[in-house]
Amino acid sequence: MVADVVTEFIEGLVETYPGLQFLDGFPQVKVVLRADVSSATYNKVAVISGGGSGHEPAHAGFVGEGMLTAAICGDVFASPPVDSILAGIRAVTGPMGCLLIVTNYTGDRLNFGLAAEQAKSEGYKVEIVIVGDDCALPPPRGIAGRRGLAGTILVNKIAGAAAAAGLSLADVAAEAKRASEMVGTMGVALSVCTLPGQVTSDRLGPGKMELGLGIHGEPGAAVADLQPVDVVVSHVLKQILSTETNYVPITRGNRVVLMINGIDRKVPIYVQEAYAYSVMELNFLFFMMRLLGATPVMELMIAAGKAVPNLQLEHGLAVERVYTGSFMTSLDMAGFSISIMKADEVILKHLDATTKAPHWPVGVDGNRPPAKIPVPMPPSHSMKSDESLGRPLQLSQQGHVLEVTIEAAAEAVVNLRDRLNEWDSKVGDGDCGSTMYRGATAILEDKKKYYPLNDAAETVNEIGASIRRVMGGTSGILYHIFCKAAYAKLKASSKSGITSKQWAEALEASIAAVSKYGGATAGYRTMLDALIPAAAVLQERLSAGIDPSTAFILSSEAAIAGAESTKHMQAQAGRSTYISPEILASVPDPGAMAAAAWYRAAALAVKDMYQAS
Ligand SMILES: Nc1ncnc2c1ncn2[C@@H]1O[C@H](COP(=O)(O)OP(=O)(O)OP(=O)(O)O)[C@@H](O)[C@H]1O
Repeated sequence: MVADVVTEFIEGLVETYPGLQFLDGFPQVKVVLRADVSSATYNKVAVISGGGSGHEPAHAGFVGEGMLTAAICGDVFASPPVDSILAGIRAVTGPMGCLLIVTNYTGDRLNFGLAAEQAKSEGYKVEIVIVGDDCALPPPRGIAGRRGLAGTILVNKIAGAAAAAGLSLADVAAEAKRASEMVGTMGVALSVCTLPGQVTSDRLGPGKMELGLGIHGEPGAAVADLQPVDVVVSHVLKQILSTETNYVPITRGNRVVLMINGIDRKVPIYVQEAYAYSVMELNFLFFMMRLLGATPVMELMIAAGKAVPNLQLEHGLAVERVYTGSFMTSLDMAGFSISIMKADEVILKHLDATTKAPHWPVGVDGNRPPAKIPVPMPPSHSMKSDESLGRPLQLSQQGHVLEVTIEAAAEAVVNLRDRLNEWDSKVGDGDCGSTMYRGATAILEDKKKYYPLNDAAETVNEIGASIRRVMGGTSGILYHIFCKAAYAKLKASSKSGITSKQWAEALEASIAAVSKYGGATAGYRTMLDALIPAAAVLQERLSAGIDPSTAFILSSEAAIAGAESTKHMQAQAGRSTYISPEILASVPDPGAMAAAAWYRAAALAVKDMYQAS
């Protein structure tokens, strides 16, 4: 039921966090409070905030020791009624009094204001601080004033920490008021939010974003074409710090804290529109629209990563803390807001103070270095000295054959990238070609500098190293295992030259290792269905005394046939196991096709070389 969403949210919240409780009087009175606080015994200033629901985790998720003592929840986007606010005040306010922190909306101001007057007449000490941090609209704002946005959460934290430190009501209120005057916020939206049970507005068309939005679905200050994320972030920061509006008293050389607030809890996927833009540029569309598996946290972190250097370099500010996450949301509206607060030691101390409020971020406290310098990669113990690695000046005949073979095999994989991806998009996650391509291009590159081609065992080991470095994915680790096993086998052979029998044994050792670690064997619809028949034919033909390059060719034909036969196999390994038999029958296993392709190309290259000589 639409009417029950807030009640049900609160029920889930208090079930999740043992430190939270709700007031009896539910469902009319929707007050979340600290389970350990009672007005009869509470000896600190109570800090209460609240407002309409639909902005979760604000405000109920910020109730906890060190932050809010209680949160008063209205219905979705509707200010809570006076009686609920009063009930909350009476439940948690002891002799030290209470501070009400109110986001600046007419309804909230009136309801909280009236509740405060009533509470005072009942003998409670009450102060109110109104937060209006919106920087999107130019002054004057008439009697409505500036909207209260995510900056309120920072004010809540500062007031909560001041109260927890035992300050008087006047001092807690003064700190909260000062903080509210130091913070500015502006939001950007890509979609309009939907009220539960209502139809989504189509105000914002595709390819558009809204600048300077509110958090209740009201139109923003301007609609603009989508822009790359750094352009959007830069625009928003300029607007907040504008010397024309002069909304925040922040000037060059100041210290600030930054909040990147995710406005959305769930985001629509506009993949078709998204493809009209350049994905490679990591444009705004890409990061807001969940393409390529981006997640809300990923998007917000991307915005944070752009905002910090911009504040440092463009605005000359020292960024002391960065809070990135979902703090004050707006149902399903897609977007984010940026808040900047001028910071000093007192504000930082309060922001850093510990709290049990479940949605206040952990791990943000403490001084940040002005710039992050990456930790150097620790050297691997098995790393060889540079002299033992490297392309020899002169290639032996076998070194030359090896080079040409590696080149042919890698190029076959490069050429097959798109088809592999196409097959994998039907039976896997669509990246088999890209994964294999990464490995193949790294091999082609590394071969020029690092492969000691006259030493076949070490070269195979280096191929494994190239793969390990870049490939990833299931096939990456399996090919790394494949190379390691071949290396171990070949290393036991003579350095000067490897016989075809030794190559065949190395192939068998590799297959055994892949099978051992991956758990698959013949008929599982994997790369092994190309490699196992290939190895069998190679052994058989060599034992029959046939010329090695012909044996290799015949074996590669078995690889191709094996790979193609995977079309008729049920998958027993990898992602394909989740795919229906009808879809599986429409394409071969991409990993098997990739294995057959490089193997076949290698065989043809060897044959050409021996025919030519
Ligand atoms: N257990 C296994 N043993 C051998 N080969 C396997 C096994 N599981 C999967 N494969 C092969 O790996 C190929 C898929 O490789 P790919 O790198 O695309 O893996 P993935 O499942 O997409 O994994 P990731 O999500 O890690 O990228 C399959 O087509 C199959 O040939």
